Amino acid sequence: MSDSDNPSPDGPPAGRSPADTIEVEPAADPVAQEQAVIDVLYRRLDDLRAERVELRDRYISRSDNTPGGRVERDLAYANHAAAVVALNAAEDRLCFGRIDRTDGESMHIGRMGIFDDEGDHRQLLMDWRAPSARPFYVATAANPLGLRRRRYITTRRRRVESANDEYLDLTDPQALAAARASGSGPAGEAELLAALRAPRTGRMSDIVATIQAEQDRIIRTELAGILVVQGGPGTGKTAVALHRAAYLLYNHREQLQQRGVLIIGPNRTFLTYIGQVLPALGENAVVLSTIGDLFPGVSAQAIEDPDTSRVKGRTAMTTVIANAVLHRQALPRTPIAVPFDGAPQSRLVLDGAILTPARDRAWASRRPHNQARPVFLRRVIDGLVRQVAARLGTGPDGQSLATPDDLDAIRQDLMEHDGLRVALRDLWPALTAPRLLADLLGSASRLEFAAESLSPRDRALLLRADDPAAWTAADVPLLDEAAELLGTLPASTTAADADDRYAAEVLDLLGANDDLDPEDVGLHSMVGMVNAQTLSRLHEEVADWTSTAERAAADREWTFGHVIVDEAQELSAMAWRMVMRRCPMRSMTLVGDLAQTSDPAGALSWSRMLRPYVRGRFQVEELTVNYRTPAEIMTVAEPVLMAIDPNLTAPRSVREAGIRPTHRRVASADLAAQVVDLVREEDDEPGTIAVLVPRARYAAVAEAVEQARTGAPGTASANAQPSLFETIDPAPDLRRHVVVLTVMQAKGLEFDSVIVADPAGIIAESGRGLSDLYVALTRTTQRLTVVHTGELPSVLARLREPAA
Ligand SMILES: Nc1ncnc2c1ncn2[C@@H]1O[C@H](COP(=O)(O)OP(=O)(O)OP(=O)(O)O)[C@@H](O)[C@H]1O
Repeated sequence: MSDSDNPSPDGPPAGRSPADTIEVEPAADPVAQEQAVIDVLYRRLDDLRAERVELRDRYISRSDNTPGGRVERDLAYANHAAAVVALNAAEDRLCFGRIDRTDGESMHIGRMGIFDDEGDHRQLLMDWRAPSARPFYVATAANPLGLRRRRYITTRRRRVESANDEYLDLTDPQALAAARASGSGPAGEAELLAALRAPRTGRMSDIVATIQAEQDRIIRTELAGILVVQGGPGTGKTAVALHRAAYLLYNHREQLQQRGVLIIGPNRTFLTYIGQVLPALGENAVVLSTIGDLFPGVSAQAIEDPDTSRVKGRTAMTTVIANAVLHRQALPRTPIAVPFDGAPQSRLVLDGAILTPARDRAWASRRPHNQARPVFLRRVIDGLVRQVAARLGTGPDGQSLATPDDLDAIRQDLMEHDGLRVALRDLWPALTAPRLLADLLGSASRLEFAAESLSPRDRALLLRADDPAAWTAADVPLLDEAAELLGTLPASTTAADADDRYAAEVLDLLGANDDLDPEDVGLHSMVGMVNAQTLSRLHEEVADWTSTAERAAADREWTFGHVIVDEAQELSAMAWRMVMRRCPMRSMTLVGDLAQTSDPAGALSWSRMLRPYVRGRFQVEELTVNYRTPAEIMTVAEPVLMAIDPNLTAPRSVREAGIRPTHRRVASADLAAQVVDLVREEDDEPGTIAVLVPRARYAAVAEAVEQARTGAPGTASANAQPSLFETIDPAPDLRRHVVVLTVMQAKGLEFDSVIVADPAGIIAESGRGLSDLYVALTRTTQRLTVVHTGELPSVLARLREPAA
């Protein structure tokens, strides 16, 4: 090898051991050496991009203008455009490492695979996700996996800034000497610490260059099955989940590109925060969603009362929703008479003799409500045809005297009769899920029927007198449950006039065969989950030229190749039912921390939550190192964790910040002003500052901070206008230097400095207040200040202890 084993061109670095007897190869400057490689790689990247741009642009206008030609053009265009996006994404830190094997081979590791375009098309750069790149992340001196040396290359734009070596095969005398000479520490420690100490920007970045061995193992776990990643705050669960998505898309491209990967996060702010990681890794076949946005056409923005959330999250709601559907299929207590000239006594009578067998037949079809409706209607019409035909009398054999032509004519008259259509409209109404749920939550009597098994208090919590269609995230799994039982409406039917138009269409369809084998309609069976086979057949027919992500996001029945749930502890039992429907193959990665559960309907045990779906068949991996929160702050947070559950262990911080967390006691009325002072004191520090408050303090603190920062006059008490901050900002801009958030909003996020205002208020505000406080304390990468109005809560006593 021509490479040097001496990392410094200028002589031995500080800490070098005494002179060795073994001769070390003369030095070449590793930075210059790597710069030469990096130059070649970027030239190749530029060429590849230029080729793809040309191909893409060629397809903008090219088509033979036939439908097939247009589809071909759109596909080719999308393909080249995606390649350009991926090549652009590879620009930043294209190459970040190199491995030298004991057999003399060496390879550079980076964001994508790049091959020489000449000669034997040698591989110039290996994608970090390729199996052969794995030793870069996991080889150790104890288990070098065939590596002699690992080199960490840091670049800024296209310039190499450093190239640090770590020697692994210490049985090789020369490597041993070089290792001693370099004084190399644990794998990539300098690069890792530099990444962790860098000021935050309000957007998460990828960690491809510094993935740690315990994280790498999780990222590369096989696709099938459910993998639960449990880990305390800052252990890299989100980072691992996102890199796993990229890894799976790379290694199972065909399967996952078609079906897509769904990533569920706790709120939209969090999704914005993580939103650029996957594109930066060159991956786009991913749908990011909250639970509240997972039902197409509904955007759940209203805030739910925690007690109501708890009720809505319980599986008892499946019965409530099923009962609500049954309620809409209930038959009238007294017969309905519809004036109709040709009938006996000039009226049709819709009574039990006609309606009960019709309903039984519809139920026996085992179709979802909307698909069972034509079955019901057809039987009703059959009964009415017989009722009208009775007027024509019976022969001596007791048989009707009506001829087939008579019967057809009667049927036709019935189908065209407006009065009958109106009467039938409400008997087994065509329903959308939002209609069903809004009607249910808005009516005490409907709830009385459907939620009979709940306590009167829980029923009262469900009743929403104001706007029943102001959806909350807790409603969305209920909508999904309802949609399963209702089935779809015909495509031409809009929600507004669903009843009228559908009734007319159904009457047109009366001749159609309604005796389908129940197996064929298993897709929406009243009980059980989506039938994956049926769905995949359905999906194959879907035109292929829109992106997977777009199609998947718009289709409630879409099933994904893999589903990742972040902050998975927050999902209720009902939410899990919805998520499981999206992934019948049960290929999932669930990351979370049971100690951070805030949602009153959230999980306290992974096995209890998953047992209904996979029994014991899921794998749990644990992450134990906290990359975010400095040791000084974890010392303060630890008693809070102990108070949540003494059996839990806090993750071990990878570093100290060298800054002591502090606290300040203030008068309650001064809290907002004091927070403003604190923010001012830190204003010149780089990075981001977050003020985390209980909901009740949000308006006052957010307004005071905004006023201090912009100089704009407050809008609250001064001029008696309602405050701008009365409602919590649903889309705070995390790229601002200072941001005020509730703890719920701060889930999963991090900041250089965190000011926790009114910790006692945070504890008192929810049944899981200690978990919320634990979340709040662990959001910082550098500094923590706690501002309290009364005594410091006892769980924070360590803030009072003098510096060790
Ligand atoms: N291997 C790594 N290299 C560099 N940075 C890392 C690494 N692992 C984690 N980090 C950083 O540590 C921080 C915490 O990671 P992440 O947000 O994924 O943790 P988490 O376990 O999801 O935390 P929480 O549960 O508190 O939300 C992030 O800034 C992430 O980029």
